[in-house]
Amino acid sequence: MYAFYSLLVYIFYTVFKKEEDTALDGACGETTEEPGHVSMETGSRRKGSHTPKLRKRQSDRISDSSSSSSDSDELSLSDEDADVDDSYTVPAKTPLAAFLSFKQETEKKRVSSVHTETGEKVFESPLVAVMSHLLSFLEQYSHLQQLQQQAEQYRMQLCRHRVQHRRKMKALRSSYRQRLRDKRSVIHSLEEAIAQQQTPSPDNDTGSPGLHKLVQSLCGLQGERSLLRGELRLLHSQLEQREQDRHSKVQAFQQQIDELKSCIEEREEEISKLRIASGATDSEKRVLCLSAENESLKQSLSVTQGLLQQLSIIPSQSSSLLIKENENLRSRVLQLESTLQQRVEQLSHLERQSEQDKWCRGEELRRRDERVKELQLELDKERSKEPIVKYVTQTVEVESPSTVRQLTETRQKNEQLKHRLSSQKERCKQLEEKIRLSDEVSCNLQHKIAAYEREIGTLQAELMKEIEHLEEKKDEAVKAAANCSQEQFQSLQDQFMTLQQRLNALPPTLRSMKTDYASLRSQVRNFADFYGSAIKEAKHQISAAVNEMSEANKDLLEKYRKEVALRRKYHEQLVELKGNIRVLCRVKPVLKEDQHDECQAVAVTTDPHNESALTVLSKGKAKTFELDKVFHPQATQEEVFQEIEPLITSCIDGYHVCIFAYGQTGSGKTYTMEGPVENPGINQRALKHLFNEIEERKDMWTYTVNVSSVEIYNEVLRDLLSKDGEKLDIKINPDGTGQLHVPGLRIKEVKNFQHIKKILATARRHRITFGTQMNQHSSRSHALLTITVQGTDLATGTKTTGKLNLVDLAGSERVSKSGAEGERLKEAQNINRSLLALGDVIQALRGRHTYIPFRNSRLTYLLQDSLGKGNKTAMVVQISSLERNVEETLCSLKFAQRVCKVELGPAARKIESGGHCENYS
Ligand SMILES: Nc1ncnc2c1ncn2[C@@H]1O[C@H](COP(=O)(O)OP(=O)(O)OP(=O)(O)O)[C@@H](O)[C@H]1O
Repeated sequence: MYAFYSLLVYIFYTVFKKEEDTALDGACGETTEEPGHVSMETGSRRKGSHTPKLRKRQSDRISDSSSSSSDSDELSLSDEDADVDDSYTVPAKTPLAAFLSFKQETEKKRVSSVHTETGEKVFESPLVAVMSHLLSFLEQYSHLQQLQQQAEQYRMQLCRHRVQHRRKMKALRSSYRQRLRDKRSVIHSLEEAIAQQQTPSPDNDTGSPGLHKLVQSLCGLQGERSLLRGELRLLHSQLEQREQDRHSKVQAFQQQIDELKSCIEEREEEISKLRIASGATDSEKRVLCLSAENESLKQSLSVTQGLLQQLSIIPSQSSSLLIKENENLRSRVLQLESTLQQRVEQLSHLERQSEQDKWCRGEELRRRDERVKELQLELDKERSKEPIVKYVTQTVEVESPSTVRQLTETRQKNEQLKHRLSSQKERCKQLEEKIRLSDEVSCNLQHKIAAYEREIGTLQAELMKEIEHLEEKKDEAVKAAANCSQEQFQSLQDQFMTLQQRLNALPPTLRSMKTDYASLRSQVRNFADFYGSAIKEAKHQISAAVNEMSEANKDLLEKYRKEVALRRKYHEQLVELKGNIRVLCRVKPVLKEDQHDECQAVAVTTDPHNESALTVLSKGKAKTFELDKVFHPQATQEEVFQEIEPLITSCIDGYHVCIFAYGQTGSGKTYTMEGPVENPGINQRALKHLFNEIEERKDMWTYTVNVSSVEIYNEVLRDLLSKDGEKLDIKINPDGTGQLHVPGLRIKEVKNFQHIKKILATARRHRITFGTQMNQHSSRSHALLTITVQGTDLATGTKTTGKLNLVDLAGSERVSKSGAEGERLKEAQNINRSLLALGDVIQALRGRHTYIPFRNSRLTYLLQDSLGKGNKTAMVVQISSLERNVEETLCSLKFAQRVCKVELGPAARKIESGGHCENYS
């Protein structure tokens, strides 16, 4: 029996060991040994060899997991750990347990059969009790193993969760970092844009409120970002702290499990000792001991179970905590993401705003550009005035205030001199008047003397004849006396006496005549002396005055001359600045023939203090017109010419000049341009001035003056210097200069002023005029006198070509008013049409149109190269001051004002040097 139990115990140990190995291998891998296989090795040795191995494996796993947990960045889980099955299965009954239960059952049956056979009361055998104890112990042990496996699985799960959580955290962190980087780059670019916007520029001085807001929100965003970062760092540290706590707890549990295991091993050793040392008789005691120990083991097992349960709960709690934390973190991350999303939306909104701002600024900039362009244009205009301003400034700077003072003094002195000159002139005039009177007296006296002399001569002749006759008669009488009677002698004596008386009667007259003659002669002689002395005295006075002036005020005169020259220069520049188109207005005086008219009321008034304004009273309203110069009705031809003179000079310098008279029919255009023979107008005076200038420059320049004259009558061009009056045409010059040219037109070279007078007279003769209701000698055509002045600089050979067009336009008229019919009507219509074309050209020039309709009429076509840009133009608007012509006057003045606004730009000088023709401004 003992041998049987010993064998049983041995088998039990062997199988138990096998089971244990199988169970351990089942935890680590698959077992290859079959159940029931019995090894001959001793149980103690085997136990000692396998327990450290198990411990080592477990500690390795823990250390692996801890090492892996310590490495947060390089976190990874082995495949083996990752593939651990989560499902927990209750292990099947072990072969040892099956064997024991089988043996127990067999033993029970055997004992019951023995007792049934003997009839004794059935007692439970000790073997069965031991077996049942062993079975229960085995169950508990397997349960413990299951619990260990569970704990291991939980640990694995925990590791996996942790790894997954770290992976997620890592991914989140990297994505968050990426977003942060993106935002940072966006912020950086925005900051750059803001810095660019904030750079001091005249346009961005004030900055936009949108941009300011953008900057503020970006700052807020950056603050929030740093706050979020701080929070994230805090969370991270909390997580690490918890991880460390969990790790220390796991380690503590592991220690407890190890302690329990070592306890179990000790108990096993004791059981084996008991099994070996105790006999069958002590088995009961031993069983009791064992049961007591078993109880204690149970208690410890229950404690262990509790601990294990705790252990199983704690990981789950920690994992749930972690999950919660994870969720919290996730929600936090979501919150952060939503905040970021909001910020991104805000940013995009701000970006849109900034885009709008940019667009607005672009618009603003575009508007400013346009304004700058306009200003640039104005500036360009102003710059063209710069040289003069510079010159004036320089002059003023150089001459300084003292010079200005000197200048004012000079002016005053000049005024005094002028005054003295005028008084001298007055005196000269008086003297001249006296001389003229003396001349007249002497002339009369001479006439008288001559008459007396003639009378004396005839009387003397008569006397001589009478004396001769008497002498003859006397001789005859003497002869007769000698031959005739006394009576005859007496009668003859009587006759002689009467003759003697008559002869005696003659001397008083003769004597008075002689005395008269003598006194007259003496008077004449004396007058000549008086006259000579008076002239001498006057001359002496004048020369004394001139000497006095020249000696005392030589420098003043010099300055005066300089000032005059400067004024002329400024005047020229002023003319250029005014756009080289000047509008002058001449008011026709009310003539004697007009005074008989019923409607002789005057509607035009000039201002003596303002030379450029005049007022027209129409329908009870006064309208004031501002022009360059207004000549009052009493203005002389010379005064008008004085205004034109600088233009004539510039023609000699090589400019194209056009002077034309415009106005209502009968308003005085021909009077102003041609003028009567005794009081010539602009044409003659201009040519006289031209030749005077040429004469003055003859040492430095040679000039050739060519003249041509045409008229445009009913849109037909006629040569006024040709008797034939053949029709002419306007063509482009074939010389390639692009200039206009009239083939067949007579061009006469003029040598001196006398020559031109004849030419002008010829042209005047050939011009078509008719009497109309408005004008007795109305010019029915436009007359053009063209003077070309070609100059050559004797020193340099430079050539200039100036052109002067003097135009007397036909008068505009209201057909209804002028009562034109038939041929006159046609003329009037043609005149009005061509004047309209001139108006269109002026309008186009004023509006700076690219196309100027020069070709719309013969007049404008012919004037093309003198009316366009770079030329100098002066228009004399002739107006009538009478009330009945007020409408025509208003029309003419409105046209004049339009012309005033035309800008021809700076005039260009036509200079040819070295075979090249150039235009110089
Ligand atoms: N300023 C003036 N002083 C004196 N007489 C003048 C003046 N202006 C014009 N007249 C006289 O007025 C008359 C008409 O002048 P004129 O022929 O010059 O007019 P017009 O404008 O040329 O007319 P039309 O266009 O019909 O030819 C002439 O007899 C002229 O002598």
